[in-house]
Amino acid sequence: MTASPTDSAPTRFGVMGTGRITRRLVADLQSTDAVSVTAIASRSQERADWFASQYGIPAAVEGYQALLDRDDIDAVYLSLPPSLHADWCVRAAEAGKHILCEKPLATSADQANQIAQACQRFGVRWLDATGWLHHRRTAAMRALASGGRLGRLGHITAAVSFYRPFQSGEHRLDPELGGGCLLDLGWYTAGLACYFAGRSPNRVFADCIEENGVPLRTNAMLWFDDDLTASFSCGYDTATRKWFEVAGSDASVICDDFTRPWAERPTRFWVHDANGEVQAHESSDRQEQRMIQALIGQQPLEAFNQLALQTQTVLDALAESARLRQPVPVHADVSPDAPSPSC
Ligand SMILES: NC(=O)C1=CN([C@@H]2O[C@H](COP(=O)(O)OP(=O)(O)OC[C@H]3O[C@@H](n4cnc5c(N)ncnc54)[C@H](OP(=O)(O)O)[C@@H]3O)[C@@H](O)[C@H]2O)C=CC1
Ligand SMILES: O=C1CO[C@H](CO)[C@@H](O)[C@@H]1O
Repeated sequence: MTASPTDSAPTRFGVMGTGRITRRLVADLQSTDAVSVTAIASRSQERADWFASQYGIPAAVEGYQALLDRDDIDAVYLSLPPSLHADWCVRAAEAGKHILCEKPLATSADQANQIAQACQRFGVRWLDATGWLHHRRTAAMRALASGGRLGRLGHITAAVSFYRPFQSGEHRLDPELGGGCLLDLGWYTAGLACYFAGRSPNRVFADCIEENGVPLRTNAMLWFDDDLTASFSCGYDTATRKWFEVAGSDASVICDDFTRPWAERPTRFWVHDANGEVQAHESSDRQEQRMIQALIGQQPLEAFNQLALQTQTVLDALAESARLRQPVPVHADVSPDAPSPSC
């Protein structure tokens, strides 16, 4: 196995894929303390060379396995289409590399569990690249929800959309590559509901409007025990939305940019109470750097890992519900006692 993340030596990352998000995350990796980006892999040597020259990465390799075979890589950042995540994460674990895998972690709960099991077997750390969970306002918002400020929690609602964020050969429109808004954006909204509920729903319903055989818009309903409910809408046919509300008997917490803060604005959220009083909170942070630090540090990642597995299970149930056009139970095999992410 390759070196463990330590406080003393920089963690050397290799990058798989040269797509849209790769550019941003490579910059985030390069601006995180104790991290270096050593190599980038593409299906094409020419593209790897181009990317390496643009981003000052020392090595460019053709093929993802060639990256995993290198001794100068401790960890990988994997930004491939969703249907390729499980296979390459398992191979990365077998090669002893720690893993930062883009969301959605996989395309099914079975695949997600295979990743978790391989990482456990080969003693590597892993995280899904769900940056918002690592922003410090996230923990602050949940502390309000779980600490009684909102009263008894009743309903969580969220909307995440981007208007046709498509390029040529777009994986989001290809069912074989794990396309569709349910996996891509439902990852955020279903994960948010589980995060604030602190548990899995018992039952879900989803309705999808499709294009090219993938969900273009999904509206969903989730039922938890104790009469807590959640609903969300996500899709590629409305303008950018990334908001949620957690509503309790006394007040609500509202955030209008939870997946990634709007650029060049204060990072905010609000508490609205029953008398129309509004408290605004501001807290800026660099969520991707904190996410990377969590992976390369020593802190337990179990809570993040459990939430990812739980989210994937809920997405399986939502997809089944959309297929059957009726509510379905959620077969959660994640321990209800699993800790919740708290950083
Ligand atoms: N965390 C976030 O904020 C965001 C996360 N994402 C996630 O990141 C992942 C990648 O998304 P994005 O960067 O938009 O995707 P892109 O389509 O832009 O890039 C995907 C890359 O994967 C590689 N690849 C390997 N096999 C295939 C294939 N069969 N078809 C297409 N590409 C392939 C390609 O790199 P090469 O040819 O060089 O090998 C390609 O550049 C997704 O899981 C997505 O959900 C996306 C946007 C934001
Ligand atoms: O996670 C994501 C956030 O923004 C994108 C829009 O560009 C999504 O489609 C994407 O996968």
